[in-house]
Amino acid sequence: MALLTPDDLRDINKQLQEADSIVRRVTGLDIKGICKTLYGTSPNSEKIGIVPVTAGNGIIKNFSASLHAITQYFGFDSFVTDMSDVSGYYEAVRSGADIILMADDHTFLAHNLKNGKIANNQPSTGIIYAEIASRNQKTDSKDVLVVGLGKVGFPGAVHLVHKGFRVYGYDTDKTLLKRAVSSLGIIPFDIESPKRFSTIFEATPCANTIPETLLSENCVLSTPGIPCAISEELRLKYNVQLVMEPLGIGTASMLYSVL
Ligand SMILES: NC(=O)C1=CN([C@@H]2O[C@H](COP(=O)(O)OP(=O)(O)OC[C@H]3O[C@@H](n4cnc5c(N)ncnc54)[C@H](O)[C@@H]3O)[C@@H](O)[C@H]2O)C=CC1
Ligand SMILES: N[C@@H](CCCCNC(=O)[C@H]1CCC=N1)C(=O)O
Ligand SMILES: [Mg+2]
Repeated sequence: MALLTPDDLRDINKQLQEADSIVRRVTGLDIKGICKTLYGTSPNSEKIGIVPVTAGNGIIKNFSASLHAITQYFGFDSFVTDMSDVSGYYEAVRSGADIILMADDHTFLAHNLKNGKIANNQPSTGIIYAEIASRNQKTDSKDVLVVGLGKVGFPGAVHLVHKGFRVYGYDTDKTLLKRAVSSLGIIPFDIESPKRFSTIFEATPCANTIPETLLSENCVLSTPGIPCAISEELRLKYNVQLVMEPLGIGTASMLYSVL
């Protein structure tokens, strides 16, 4: 499980604002607008209880504080409990939380206590970054490259297939690539072949996973992956419209999916 570091979360408000303006430029909608069209839901003053969890590798410095900032950025009423774990959960419910946000090293969930809906950060993140990629206004091509078909990438690929895109998929793990080809009918992509894409969705924990041969001028790279899939040099050279943010976009997707 690739865990966030406190450094990934530095200046989370600035990172979120910058990502929001790129999402607006690429899709014509802001992150809230993407969530509304994706799930058909709107906030109705739900109260969010953020519960720190000490399991496994333990508390990640700034993780709860970042969720507090992110939930407020999207207009929710939210609080971080004083206690952690079970006591924190109890405190959140007793303090009137409608939605619980909490994460151990394997699962980051949003649970709406009022309607019973529950969301997992991995599929929620894949779906919203794929949706952003699918709304690339600068192209009318239906071709999209998906690199990384794991817990985040595979649900994103499913979403793109459902939206009628021609999905080219690649993963270094041949078993995962085969699973995606047989279950989704995506096109297995040879990363060495020089096909240029206007729209790329990447979800891997590795750097430099997108070779220069696949980039086109002004192409959209929508990626929750940490570290970034391309170098700063390549981003500038091709004016890549990079949609990348460490926690907030995926969290917004989780929240709107349980409203
Ligand atoms: N920004 C955000 O909001 C979030 C970011 N993440 C990040 O997204 C990334 C993916 O997370 P998961 O899907 O849970 O991981 P995962 O391990 O389930 O999937 C990653 C996939 O990438 C593949 N891969 C690794 N190197 C590759 C390469 N060079 N070329 C092609 N494929 C390659 C692996 O074989 C694997 O199938 C991680 O870096 C994680 O930290 C996860 C959740 C939210
Ligand atoms: N238990 C810790 C939080 C652990 C979160 C681990 N999960 C990740 O880092 C995922 C979430 C989005 C990207 N990676 C705490 O409560 O401080
Ligand atoms: Mg995110």
